[in-house]
Amino acid sequence: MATGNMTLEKKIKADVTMNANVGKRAYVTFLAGNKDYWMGVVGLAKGLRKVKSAYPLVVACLPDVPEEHRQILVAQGCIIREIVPVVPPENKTGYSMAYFVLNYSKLRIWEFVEYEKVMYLDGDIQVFGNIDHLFDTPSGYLYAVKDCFCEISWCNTTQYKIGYCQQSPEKVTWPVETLGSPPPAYFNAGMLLFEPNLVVYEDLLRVVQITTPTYFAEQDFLNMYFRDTYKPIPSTYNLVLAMLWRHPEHVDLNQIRVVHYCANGSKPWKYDETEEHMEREDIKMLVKKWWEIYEDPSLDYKNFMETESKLNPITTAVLATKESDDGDVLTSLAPSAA
Ligand SMILES: O=c1ccn([C@@H]2O[C@H](COP(=O)(O)OP(=O)(O)O)[C@@H](O)[C@H]2O)c(=O)[nH]1
Ligand SMILES: OC[C@H]1O[C@H](O[C@@H]2[C@@H](O)[C@H](O)[C@@H](O)[C@H](O)[C@@H]2O)[C@H](O)[C@@H](O)[C@H]1O
Ligand SMILES: [Mn+2]
Repeated sequence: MATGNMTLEKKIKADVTMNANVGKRAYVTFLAGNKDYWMGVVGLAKGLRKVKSAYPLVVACLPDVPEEHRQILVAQGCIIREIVPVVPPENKTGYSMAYFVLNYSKLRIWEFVEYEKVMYLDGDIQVFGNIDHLFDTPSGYLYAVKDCFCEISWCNTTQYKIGYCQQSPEKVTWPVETLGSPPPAYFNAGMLLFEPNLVVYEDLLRVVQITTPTYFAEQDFLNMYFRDTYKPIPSTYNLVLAMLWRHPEHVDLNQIRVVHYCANGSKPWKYDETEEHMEREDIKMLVKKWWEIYEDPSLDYKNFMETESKLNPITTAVLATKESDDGDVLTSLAPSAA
């Protein structure tokens, strides 16, 4: 699907690629820097294997990811795809976290047109239940889970100041008479399901350079850009941990398939029990579940493939497409007596 303002070469690439990628799907995550997020990616790779995901995990790596970390990820069956950073205009007001500027580089994933559809997952996410079926949702939309506005990280926003959150709009009604219509549905950018597309990609890069950066960096930008094609999906597919204490009435751990360790202190590889809410039994259980997968040698790529290859290839193929029964994986997440 090429458009008038693309060079002939790009038109050919777009048309050829779009035809060659029919049906190709992948999970994609993002890795930057030399800190310990690579551990999150290893955990994610092993978690996806544990739930028999049928699609590969591609890691969009910035150039500053050390070779040692890349080798560890390749050994875990990941596909490394180096990307160039996306540098937004200068942010004069600052980000919620200074490092969020790195996250604009997620925009490069729209160039991954070797895949017809991708599911982006932050490196601090774990998949505890098979979610391959999400790839069968209708094309043409961006699917993501609604975020929560109740944490202190939102303190600079109108929503936070009046106590409004889209997760429970009945608790504090948006004052239409003074503030106009309520904000449109706003997604957390830690989990995104979409179709890469070169035309959209080129436009994203163009628009990001003429958009003033705001508090939640690329998350704000993507919400603005996709406001007309965003389709909310349940927290089942991206449990933002703050939901556990901000909107517990909307969380049933038996239904949760994807956990997003984005609360301060909750990253399992640097879990800090002294941070607020981190002493909760459900948080401790979720961190423990993450480590059980991370430390399970049977889920290491080499061991897993040896075991799988001993199975009849047809069985392996069936297992690869098997969606976990609702009753199996999910109850294992519910804390026994939390
Ligand atoms: O030093 C860093 C910071 C972030 N990330 C990647 O950027 C994502 C978004 O950052 P983070 O998850 O910390 O944001 P949060 O969801 O906690 O707001 C991470 O999950 C990683 O995939 C990274 O690789 N290195
Ligand atoms: O760069 C902006 C980031 O914005 C989001 O994180 C936020 C969001 O979840 C808030 O609701 C929380 O309060 C906050 O702590 C947390 O950092 C995405 O998870 C991350 O991938 C990335 O897009
Ligand atoms: Mn995250």
